[in-house]
Amino acid sequence: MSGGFRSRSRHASASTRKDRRSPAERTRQRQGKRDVNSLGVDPARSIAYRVLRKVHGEGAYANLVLPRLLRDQRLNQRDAAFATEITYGTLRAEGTLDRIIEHCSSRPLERIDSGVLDAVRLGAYQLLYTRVDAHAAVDTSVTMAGSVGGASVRGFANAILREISRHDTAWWLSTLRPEGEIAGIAFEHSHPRWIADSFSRVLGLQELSLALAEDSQRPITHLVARPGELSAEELAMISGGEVGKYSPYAVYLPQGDPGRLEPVREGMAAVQDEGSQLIAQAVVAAPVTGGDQGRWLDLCAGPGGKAALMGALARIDGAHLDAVELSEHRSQLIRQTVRDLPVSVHTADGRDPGLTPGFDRILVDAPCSGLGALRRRPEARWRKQESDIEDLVRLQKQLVDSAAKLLKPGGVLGYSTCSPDLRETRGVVDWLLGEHPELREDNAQSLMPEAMHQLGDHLSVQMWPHRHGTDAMFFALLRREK
Ligand SMILES: C[S@@+](CC[C@H](N)C(=O)[O-])C[C@H]1O[C@@H](n2cnc3c(N)ncnc32)[C@H](O)[C@@H]1O
Repeated sequence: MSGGFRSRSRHASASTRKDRRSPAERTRQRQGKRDVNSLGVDPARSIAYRVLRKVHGEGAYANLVLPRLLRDQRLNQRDAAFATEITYGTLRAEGTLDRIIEHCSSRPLERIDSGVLDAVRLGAYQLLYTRVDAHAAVDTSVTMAGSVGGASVRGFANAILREISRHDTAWWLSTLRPEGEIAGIAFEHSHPRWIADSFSRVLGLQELSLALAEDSQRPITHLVARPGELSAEELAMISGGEVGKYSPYAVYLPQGDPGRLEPVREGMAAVQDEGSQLIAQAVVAAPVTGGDQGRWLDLCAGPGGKAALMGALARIDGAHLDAVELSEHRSQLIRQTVRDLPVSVHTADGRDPGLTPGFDRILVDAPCSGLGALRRRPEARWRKQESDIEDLVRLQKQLVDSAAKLLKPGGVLGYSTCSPDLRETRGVVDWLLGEHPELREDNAQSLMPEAMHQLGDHLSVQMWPHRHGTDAMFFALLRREK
């Protein structure tokens, strides 16, 4: 968690505090009085609170709601940054904040009105993870709690936040740290225990903290320069970004809105994680025994990121890509993305897509838990349920089984997930190898750039944000021998 906004004192004692608000803080509070939508507080906190309510009350995604509200309210850059920090930070830290709030509360969490709880969470986050003046953090949250829950909850919210403000973050983390190493690390980095367990099964304990900490960092934007249209060097020059470390098509864009870049608006470039680029490229680069006849398939293609890169490479190689997607809406998104490319989009179930077998190359980028991209959605780690994994694994097995039947002898099948969970990764690959004796596993690591190290202990590839700067993508390559 970030701890930005250094101009404010961090853990000022609640009882002895004078008005130590920074000038920006005073301005923010003055503005609050003028804001029609506010809850009696400044616009930045008011917006943060409204996003939290939408996330918890309506199942909204913070990264979609917040930018809209910031635009509507026309916050200046500094206030927008503050609103973003406290919104995303509060959502990420939710499990740990809730444990601390519950410890300080006279009633269990389930008996606290959810609107009041969100106001208290925002205050607790500011107290524990930012340098915002403690007085301002407490008062604004108490005001918000009061405006949603009535005057009677003001004292309740105030008591909890005053109690939290009596100790610093390290004290709370060590005092309430649960027993057991993994549970402790999960608490410290604010992840559900089951996700920490899942990561530790792949990484071991040594790197677990690093991996979990990375989920709270905002990823820099990766762009892909579409092959045959634009080089990564040209895109870097136009965008002011930097050529990527691993993918020949990647550009890192540390800041700025990619949607405003001309190459992106014209479809010559797009936003795409570098790990996804490497996977699409590896499926195309893998040698096909007996020669490639140019029949390629992407069996789970929506919204079309990998299909667009494979399609651009297909155009160069004189090949053709069939892109299958279950959802009609997502099929439309693929069609928009692959406009001029040799790609046919089919809205169909990949388990039985009705296509003639004999494909040279197939990618199954399966629907998965998404545990490898938690840094992209602040609330995601608390929303996902371990119980979802069983159904996902069943679907993943059905999809790779279908792909195996569509593959020609000598052809290659790439299987990828945006999850490092072993049940969704090695579990599915090992199951497939058991079901299909005609398949063998190729060395997928040899298809990755030489500079890319620490890809895991198997023939397959496991990327990690803290190691490679990509999402935690998994990729395995299978070949049909006969
Ligand atoms: C991980 S996403 C694929 C991302 C895509 N490859 C890209 O790079 O943009 C998985 C996709 O599979 C689709 N899907 C889910 N079940 C499917 C099925 N039975 N058949 C085909 N597609 C399916 C989902 O709608 C989703 O769009």
